[in-house]
Amino acid sequence: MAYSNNNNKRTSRPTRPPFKRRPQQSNQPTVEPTVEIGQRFPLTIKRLGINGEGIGYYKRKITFVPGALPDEVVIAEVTDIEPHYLVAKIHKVREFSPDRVTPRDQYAGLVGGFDLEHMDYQAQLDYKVDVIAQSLEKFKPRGFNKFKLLPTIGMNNPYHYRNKAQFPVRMIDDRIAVGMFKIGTHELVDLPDVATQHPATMKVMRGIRSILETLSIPIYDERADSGILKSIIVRVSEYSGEVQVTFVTISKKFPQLRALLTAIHEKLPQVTSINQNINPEKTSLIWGPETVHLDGKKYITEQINGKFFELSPRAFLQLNPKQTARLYREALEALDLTSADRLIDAYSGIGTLGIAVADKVGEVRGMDTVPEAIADANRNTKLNGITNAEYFVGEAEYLIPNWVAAGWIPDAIIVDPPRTGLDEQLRTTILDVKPKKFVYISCNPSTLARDLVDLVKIYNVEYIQSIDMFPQTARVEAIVKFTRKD
Ligand SMILES: C[S@@+](CC[C@H](N)C(=O)[O-])C[C@H]1O[C@@H](n2cnc3c(N)ncnc32)[C@H](O)[C@@H]1O
Repeated sequence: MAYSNNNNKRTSRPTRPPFKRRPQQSNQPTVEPTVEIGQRFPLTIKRLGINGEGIGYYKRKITFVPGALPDEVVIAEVTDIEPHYLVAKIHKVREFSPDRVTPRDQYAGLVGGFDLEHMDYQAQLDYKVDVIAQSLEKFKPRGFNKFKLLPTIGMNNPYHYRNKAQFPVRMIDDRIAVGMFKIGTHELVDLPDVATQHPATMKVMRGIRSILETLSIPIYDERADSGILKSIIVRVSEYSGEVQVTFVTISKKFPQLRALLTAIHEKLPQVTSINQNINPEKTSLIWGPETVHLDGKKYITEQINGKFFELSPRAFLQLNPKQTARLYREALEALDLTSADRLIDAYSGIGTLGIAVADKVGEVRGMDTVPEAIADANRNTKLNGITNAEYFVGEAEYLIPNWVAAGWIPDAIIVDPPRTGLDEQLRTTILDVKPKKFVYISCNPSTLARDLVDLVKIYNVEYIQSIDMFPQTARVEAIVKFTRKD
């Protein structure tokens, strides 16, 4: 494969044309192209898909080419043939995009999480706006043309932002490897450095790997389903510099634990909290159900926009602290709260959004399905001297209708759901309650577009503000500000 033009900086990039509607599909029956695995053909890349892969058409059949950029001409080699699409890899780039840059990570393209590291950063930011536009176009909610899609808020330095590294551990030959799996395989790539990780996470991860080399803790073997240590999770607080480490093991048994803890104390003093999570299942999920505190503090403390948050090992926290502060500021500005407002912080995690504004509103209620997150949220309200906020364990779609039925009517709702978006029951409740102030933080433009079809029945979308929480990846995050129609 040869597709680097060794351009660290693009020279000139033509002004990106605004998002264009794609031509309507014709109803004419199409003749299926005959194609074989390994077949090569030249392909012009038209645009990027939602996973950051290049998209071209081979004899009118949509063809996904990871790593290819719009306007490039590549020699594509077919790797997968599906009824409605083809997947191909780049054999060679014939014509390079001016947006192509050399990725900082040599293994970008080999492991997941670096979908766009080969693309100029401004072009990444433009792409993220295009993805939202494409998703909304597909669902065509009424009023689509009426709202503004604002340029993506990017980072000055779009590297070293990830505050958490969550890496499996395996033996490769006789050496311990800590890193990520090659895309579509169970083959681990040992990662000495990752340009998107906060340097402290990689320093501690590599330090622990070196310590493990001196001990004889059995490393998990996936094929035999044997060994003890499966994964290591390292999280750093941007504010305090404290590092929290969690070892994921197959059972509670942890041979040489004392020696491991002593070595961490000596060699990695920045590690202030050490924990064990037990995951006996043979699964791709990293976390198991039980977490045990092993040593040091139970929590590390993070600060966001002047408020403090104690984080237990499993607590969800956004991965990009600098952009999180910006995301919250933008979202709360869009809500435009007053001191009389009752606010719902739905899908709250550890209560970061609600706690940030509790002193500006009358009352805050929030909820999350993870009990540890809610325990953290309620502890964090006390930590910040807040007395008008309370967090509950449960589903948004169940708790909010219950609160409303009991007479607790919100003036403002902020929702920050996972990729699945809003449950239908919650959309119905929002349509019934019609809160005057409503903001939606979305990490998935497809489910956002689906939810908008319902929500625009009573709301106008004033604007959609895209914000880059994951530079170098295709992941998109956006804040939607609604205003009620009546
Ligand atoms: C994108 S995170 C947002 C967390 C938080 N707002 C923040 O900024 O850190 C989504 C959260 O929704 C929670 N969640 C998932 N399904 C839920 C549901 N049905 N009801 C309430 N919370 C849910 C998850 O546990 C997760 O903490």
